[in-house]
Amino acid sequence: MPQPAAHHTPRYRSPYQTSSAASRPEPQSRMLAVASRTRDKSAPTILSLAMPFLLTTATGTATSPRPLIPSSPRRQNPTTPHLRPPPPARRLPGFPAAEPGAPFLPRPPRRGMASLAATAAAAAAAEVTHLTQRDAAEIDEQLMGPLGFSVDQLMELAGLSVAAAVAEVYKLSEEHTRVLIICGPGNNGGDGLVAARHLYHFGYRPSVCYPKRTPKPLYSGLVTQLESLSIPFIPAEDLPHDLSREFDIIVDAMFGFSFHGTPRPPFDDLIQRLISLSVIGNSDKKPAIVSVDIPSGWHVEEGDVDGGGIKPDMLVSLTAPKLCAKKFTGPHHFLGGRFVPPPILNKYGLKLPPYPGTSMCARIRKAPSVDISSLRENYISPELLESQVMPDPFDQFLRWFDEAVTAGLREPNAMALTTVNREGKPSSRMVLLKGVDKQTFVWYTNYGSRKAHDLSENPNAALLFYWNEMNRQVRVEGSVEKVPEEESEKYFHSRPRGSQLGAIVSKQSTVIAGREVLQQAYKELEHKYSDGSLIPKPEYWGGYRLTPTLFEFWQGQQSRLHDRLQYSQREVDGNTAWHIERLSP
Ligand SMILES: NC(=O)C1=CN([C@@H]2O[C@H](COP(=O)(O)OP(=O)(O)OC[C@H]3O[C@@H](n4cnc5c(N)ncnc54)[C@H](OP(=O)(O)O)[C@@H]3O)[C@@H](O)[C@H]2O)[C@H](O)CC1
Ligand SMILES: [K+]
Repeated sequence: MPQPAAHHTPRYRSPYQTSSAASRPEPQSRMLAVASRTRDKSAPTILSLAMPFLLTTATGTATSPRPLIPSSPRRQNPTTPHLRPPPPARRLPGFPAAEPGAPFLPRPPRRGMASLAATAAAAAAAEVTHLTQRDAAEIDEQLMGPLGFSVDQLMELAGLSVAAAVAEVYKLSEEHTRVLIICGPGNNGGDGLVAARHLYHFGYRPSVCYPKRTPKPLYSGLVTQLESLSIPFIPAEDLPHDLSREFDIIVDAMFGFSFHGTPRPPFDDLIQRLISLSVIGNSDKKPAIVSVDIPSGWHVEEGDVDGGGIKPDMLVSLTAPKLCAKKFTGPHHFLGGRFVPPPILNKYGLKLPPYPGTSMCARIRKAPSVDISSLRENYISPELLESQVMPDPFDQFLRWFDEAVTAGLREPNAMALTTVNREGKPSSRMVLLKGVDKQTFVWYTNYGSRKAHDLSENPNAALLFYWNEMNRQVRVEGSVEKVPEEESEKYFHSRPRGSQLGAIVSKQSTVIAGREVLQQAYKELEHKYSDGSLIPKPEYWGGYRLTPTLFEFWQGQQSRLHDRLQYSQREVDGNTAWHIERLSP
């Protein structure tokens, strides 16, 4: 394989290149899936998140630090507009005034709180409001009457929520690509048409079955939009005999809250086909069934009355769950339709889970526990080719980092730092990268912490960035030294005052009697510096910088054929140069 041209950097002699440093173990970190173990399948290992694990080993030689000119750290603005509390709602005729303490206004969670929001949603599940059929219809009328919405707008947002929830649970992969959307004659069907369009743009391959078309411009427009994307429309009678073979996901958008009686043709048959799909043992691989607002055929308030109805894997309730949703026992219950204004929340006393961040959907019930050994993503990513990467690994890192920021990843600067002590015992923890320039990676910490102890005994360390949403991982290995005192001083005073006080309060990694110890000390300091005077940086707090000798850029690919490009240092004509090699996945 032709090797890319080596990139030359000036030679630098390390003060750590001593024989003792050279013999110290050097940590390496990489993400591994936890190996499947022999265990009782009926009692699976429980984990509520797809959790990456770090495996650290100790090997190796010494490394060479370079002088640091850190760039200004990328700071997250803690006061982004969506964090502000919503302004008080204007009072509209026929609606009560917004009460200051109105329960469960869907306030946006603070930044960095997405996972907490999920937990809050779970806690709130028991208290979520369920609407009667009449209230659901009435709310719809009010939204489209005095509250100024059009049906097109609400349908667009509803359909987007459905597509977002589908993409969140059934992440785009080889196993989850082909979606059949079955649309009914009313607005529930319209939500399905909108969801089909968004799913197409998310990268899925939707097909639509829309047997009773509504001759209104809104619907014919949605159909035209789908036709322009060459999304196939399949007549009900032409649907493949075995839906399991042809589709990974089926979206049931047949009936919503206006359903009554028993289903009439052709929907009776279509519902029956979905019911037979749910029968256990019917097929090795069954498509996931996602119901929009109501599982079609269920009584809007009583649910699956005789127990013979469809059993969706996922329900996306719109505006608020309807009473029938209390009977939904599938693993994924979401709320969508992020458009409900305070007048409606107050008038109906709606208790709803908050939407995390900018998401269009919120989980209502806790995510199901996961069998760790079954966690397996089949990654679909652009290829990472030698001819496309930057010759300098710092440039390549900054390029990926910018892409992670642009993609809206939460804390892309979070990295696992692995250190190894004198005895060769490794330890890992997450820290936040605070600066990166052409030569070093910088972070700040307590010089009394375990990592600091390890580093005082052994300067070799490994950093690991894992950007799950982008199927990317970056490993960096090298040697660590403290940043100059004045740099730590400068950074310390750039932090929020609360963080400065926190740094003084915490004697990191020491055993304490309880949380109150910290709170008490914090309170006292808060009082002491309440006049706004300068908070002195404690001498046991400061920065470290790692000078890399090795980078590895990992891009997940289909069938485990991942891309791994390693940059290591070589001597070329008396200069140190970065050498790029492809590693087998
Ligand atoms: N505010 C919101 O929450 C929004 C929700 N949206 C979605 O809209 C639906 C409700 O839409 P609606 O048009 O009122 O009703 P449906 O989609 O449920 O269906 C009505 C049509 O279905 C026919 N129908 C009713 N029962 C049967 C049956 N047993 N067999 C066959 N057909 C049936 C009905 O015909 P009728 O002749 O009986 O009147 C209608 O043609 C809601 O659930 C959400 O999904 C909006 O998109 C956004 C705002
Ligand atoms: K439905």
